[in-house]
Amino acid sequence: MGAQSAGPLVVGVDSSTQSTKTLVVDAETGVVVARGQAPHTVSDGEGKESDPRQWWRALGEALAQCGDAARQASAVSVGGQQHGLVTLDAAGAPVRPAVLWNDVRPAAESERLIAGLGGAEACAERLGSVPGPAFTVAKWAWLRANEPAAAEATAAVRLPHDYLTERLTGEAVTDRGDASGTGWWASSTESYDAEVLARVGLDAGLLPRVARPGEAAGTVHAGDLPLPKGALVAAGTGDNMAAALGLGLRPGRPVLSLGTSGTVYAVSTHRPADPTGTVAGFADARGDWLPLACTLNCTLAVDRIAALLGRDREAVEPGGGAVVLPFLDGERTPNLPGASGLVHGLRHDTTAGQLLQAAYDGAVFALLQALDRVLDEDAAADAPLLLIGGGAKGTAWRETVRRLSGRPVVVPAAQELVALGAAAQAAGLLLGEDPAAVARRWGTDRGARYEARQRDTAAWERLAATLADGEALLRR
Ligand SMILES: Nc1ncnc2c1ncn2[C@@H]1O[C@H](COP(=O)(O)OP(=O)(O)O)[C@@H](O)[C@H]1O
Ligand SMILES: O=C(CO)[C@@H](O)[C@H](O)COP(=O)(O)O
Repeated sequence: MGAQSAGPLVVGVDSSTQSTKTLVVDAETGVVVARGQAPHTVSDGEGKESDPRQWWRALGEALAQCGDAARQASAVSVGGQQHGLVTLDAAGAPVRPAVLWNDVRPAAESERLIAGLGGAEACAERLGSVPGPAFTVAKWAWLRANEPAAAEATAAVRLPHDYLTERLTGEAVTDRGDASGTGWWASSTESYDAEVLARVGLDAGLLPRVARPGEAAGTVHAGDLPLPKGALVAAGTGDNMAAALGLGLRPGRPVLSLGTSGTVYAVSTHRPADPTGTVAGFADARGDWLPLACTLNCTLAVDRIAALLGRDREAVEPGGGAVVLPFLDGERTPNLPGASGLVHGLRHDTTAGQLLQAAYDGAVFALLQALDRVLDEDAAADAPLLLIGGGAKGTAWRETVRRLSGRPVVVPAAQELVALGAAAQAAGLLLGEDPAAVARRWGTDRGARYEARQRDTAAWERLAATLADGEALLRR
């Protein structure tokens, strides 16, 4: 904190599942002059819900930690966890807690919707994605079926980042990146899909307008945050799209993000349409695409298994033949919403450290299995993986990715890439520049490079066989 700045200041916000992070950044140089972070809570049990009001409170707390720097900002932008269903009443207050991306309760509604739209292939061609339980459309259908009074009382439907942008500006605005994770925005037409909306009984009038890339959402009108009134507010975007901006990502460069969710993605110039549903055909926050696969069980699942074993998260040991599929919350990639964790291959001589390593392997395997589908002709086969998210700070995570991918890995020195990407979007708006070009000027993708290691094909094959043989259990 407290670094000198030369240019105007911008604020980038990352409102993710576990916390809100804010960065105040020099728009010219990319120097981070102040940072803040405040936690959120997510409900325990079958569902995953958060009260949107705590995101607003956390935003205020994180900005307050930035001190005077935030009060001097000329522009702001919000990146947020994707897909969450925020339902507001006529006064703009939440009707109920938001249903989050990792809530698998809408599995049956998702299946019905996909069938009604002509099956997975037709969905992928039309929408860009097969709308699994993560997608907002499935969550809305679940709400209507299970809490009709709450659906009836809803006067506005928002995504997490739109909710915050609207409280900042008073404007109901989203962007194509986050909209592409709803399931009611079709990538084939780049607009809301009237048939999908009709199928789930959602009035398009309840949705925000979709800003064009580079367009402003408005200006700060809220008086209860330490931000200057009148500062420009960019449209914001989903957290993965924001991280892509934050890295100044060029087409074909693969990213692996280890956070509450695990994600693998790359910017593409081709509109994705994966009929298997493994790859979501998201739009990016500019004019391109962001094919992406996402797992529900990443850092939290492995940390939970480390805690069960009574070990530090770095206390892994090599060897042994145990396999852990750490699907504690059900899983999205592979699509096994009802799954729980599965352990196979335990022997008398299996150590706790080997079991922990097997949990890392299982989490990384699920992501890497999807990587080949994510990458298209824009991608070089030996391109290094950019490793980001909280887990990228961990040696065990990094070494597992190297061992199972056989690819070089680059860990950018810049850590909060979602918030940096939001800051780049704000700077782009302020300076009239492409936000990805801003991030490249800031040099955000520079970091330590780890050369390719020989791929551990034996571990990979054990994992693949356990996943195939365990299918009946995992589908239960
Ligand atoms: N030094 C570290 N080593 C390994 N993992 C870490 C480290 N610091 C944080 N993490 C992991 O990062 C996760 C949070 O990642 P983050 O990307 O900030 O989450 P989110 O996806 O909610 O934004 C935590 O669950 C924790 O397991
Ligand atoms: O659902 C997805 C991507 O489709 C997740 O990546 C969410 O966007 C949550 O992100 P984090 O809180 O893990 O950053």
